[in-house]
Amino acid sequence: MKAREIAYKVLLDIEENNNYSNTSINKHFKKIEMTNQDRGLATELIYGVIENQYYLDYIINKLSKIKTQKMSTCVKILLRLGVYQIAFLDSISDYAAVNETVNLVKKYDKRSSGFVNAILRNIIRKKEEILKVDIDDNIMYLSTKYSYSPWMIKNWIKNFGEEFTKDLLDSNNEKPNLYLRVNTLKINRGELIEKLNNIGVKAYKVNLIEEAIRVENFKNIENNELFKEGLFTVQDISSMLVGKVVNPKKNSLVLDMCSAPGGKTTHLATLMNNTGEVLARDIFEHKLKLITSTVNRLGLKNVVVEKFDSSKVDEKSINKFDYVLADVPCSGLGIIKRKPEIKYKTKAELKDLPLIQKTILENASKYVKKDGILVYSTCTIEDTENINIINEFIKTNNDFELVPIDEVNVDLDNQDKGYLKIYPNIHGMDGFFIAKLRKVR
Ligand SMILES: C[S@@+](CC[C@H](N)C(=O)[O-])C[C@H]1O[C@@H](n2cnc3c(N)ncnc32)[C@H](O)[C@@H]1O
Repeated sequence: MKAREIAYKVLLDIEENNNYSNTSINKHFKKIEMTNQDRGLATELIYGVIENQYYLDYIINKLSKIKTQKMSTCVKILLRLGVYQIAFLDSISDYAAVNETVNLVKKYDKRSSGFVNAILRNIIRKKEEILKVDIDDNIMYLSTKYSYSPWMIKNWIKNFGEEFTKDLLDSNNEKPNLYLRVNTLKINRGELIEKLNNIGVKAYKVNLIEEAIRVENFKNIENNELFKEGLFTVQDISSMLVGKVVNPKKNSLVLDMCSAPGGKTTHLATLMNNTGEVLARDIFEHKLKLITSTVNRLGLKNVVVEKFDSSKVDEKSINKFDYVLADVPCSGLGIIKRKPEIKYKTKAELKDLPLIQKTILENASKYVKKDGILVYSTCTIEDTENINIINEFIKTNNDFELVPIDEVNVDLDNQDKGYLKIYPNIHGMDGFFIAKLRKVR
């Protein structure tokens, strides 16, 4: 199967089953034999279409009497794929984009091929004019041009100003970097870089984090021998910062309240050099398997995995742990580059999150020993899920204090105050919030 057809199948799965792009890509790519070139193009098409969905629909609706909301899913997705190639991919000729799309329509919905052909040909006839966004209202203009729910743009302009918002939108459109965390139990960073170079993967040290490597052109990672040997795991540097901020001493007792798929759990367990114990909890049974599989692959012996709803109080865990991590469920507005579908979330979908976050943080605080450390983190840039939660927590819990973060140098404005606010456009990594508290009495 060729790249465009695979992209179509994945996009159909995402649209019909509400799956996340990365989950659906993994599921489909595992099943199908394909060349690295097809894999690359299919990935580009899938992410490109999701990232630009509002814009692509706006262009299609300029020309089509039947609006995208009324089209069959099949035709809508194939049109989006065709328009995306015409508007964004210089490496593909317009005619190839039209012909390949029409061939797929003939296969999946034969009677619509004339309709799709006419729309795509109309676009290429007056390309420059048709691909422009002609909307006067600034919010709607940005929402269409960059493809975001209008409320998000409005909210960011209110919180950060227009210049910052445009900068953030541009930054979210860039391709995300790919980072590996070295499994220091098995190999050191220099040796792993050499092994990666030997198999043709470009690999570079990341100054900020001693166990981090940035890689380029690394495809089909899960089938790679170095991966199977457990020499590394894939993790963004913002996420690695959380482990660094927790910074557990050897032989400690650590609780990770929301731990699947286990990126931070396995980092914490590695930082303790296979001593002590990390109790890794998550509410979803099926996600626990992901943690166990990474724990085994990395050769960790100090992780216990347990299904538990962290919004409930566990009497047995009170005052028991040296370190507690609450990496709470959040809106994900800091990782849009990796999960572009987050751009289309409604305000209503996200409104209950601060309450869940507060509850999990309150519970987390109960499990920390005196002088123990509590770390709260999210992958969002919204103050309502971040610093506001921490400020409210401190007001009502005078046994906790924010402690200066000196394990990393990344947000010099805030880290002395005990938290990190990381923005993709400022720090060049996933947007995160990390706060570090100590139980002082
Ligand atoms: C941000 S993710 C955690 C990422 C993870 N710490 C890592 O580094 O790989 C949040 C996790 O919280 C879990 N979750 C949501 N509600 C929960 C609850 N009430 N109790 C425990 N886990 C929960 C989700 O299943 C999800 O895996």
